[in-house]
Amino acid sequence: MNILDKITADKRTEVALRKSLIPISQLEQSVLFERPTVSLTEKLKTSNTGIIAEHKRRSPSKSVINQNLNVNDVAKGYEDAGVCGMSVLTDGKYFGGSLDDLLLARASCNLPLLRKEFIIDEYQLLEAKAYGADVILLIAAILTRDEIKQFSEFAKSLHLDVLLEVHNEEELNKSIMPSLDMLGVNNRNLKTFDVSLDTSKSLSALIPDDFVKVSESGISNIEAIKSLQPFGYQGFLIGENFMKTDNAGESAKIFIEQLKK
Ligand SMILES: O=P(O)(O)OC[C@@H](O)[C@@H](O)c1c[nH]c2ccccc12
Repeated sequence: MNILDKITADKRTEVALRKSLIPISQLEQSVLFERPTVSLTEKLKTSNTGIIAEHKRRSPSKSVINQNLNVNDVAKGYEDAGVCGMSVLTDGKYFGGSLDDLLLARASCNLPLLRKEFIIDEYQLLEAKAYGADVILLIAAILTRDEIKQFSEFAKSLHLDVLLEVHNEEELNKSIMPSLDMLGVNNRNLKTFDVSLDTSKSLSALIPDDFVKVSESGISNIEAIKSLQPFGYQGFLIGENFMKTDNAGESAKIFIEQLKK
């Protein structure tokens, strides 16, 4: 079993337990359920930097990245730095995150927030909304076309933006549909952890222009962004490069200042 299958199998067990613990009616009572969401897609369209900065403590590929930062400070720091949006890993077992991280980020900033999660059930979209997200991630590698359609349409009904993530042509062809807002190309293969920006470059021409293109993972310098922009990318998802430092917000700030020059 590859790691992605393992994560997905564990996620099914986890979601079944969560459902038994907190009924949907309770999620819908969250005050955040009434909150007007902010569109990351629209922000990226008009931004000249396009940085989406991530909160990530650890990952299966790198184990520990940074366990010492506090999510409130990171969210405020990213907002001060002028990022377009923040991604918050909510998976506990493999990434050391939680829905409480999302809630604390929501309490600390007004940025559009992406719930970075392995979504396999509509229930997780209601959780995303109840804990303050504006955007959800759907990973083509773990979903059928019918599931992508069902989950993205349900997300839209909750006024959440949808970022669909692909890693190859087959996943892309399976996924294109009008209920998606952004197409993300993950430069990291989630099955082998190999990283190459060429993945974004080679898939870009196959992504229809009606979607905002986002390049994800392995971006560690300004040159990488400059090399991706000519391929039509307007969003850049960066985690480790900021999170591995003592002050993620400050690192993002310096990065964005350099990018603007
Ligand atoms: O830390 P990096 O290499 O900058 O990557 C960030 C982000 O792209 C990565 O965390 C990610 C992209 N897609 C995912 C899906 C699940 C978990 C994590 C991810």
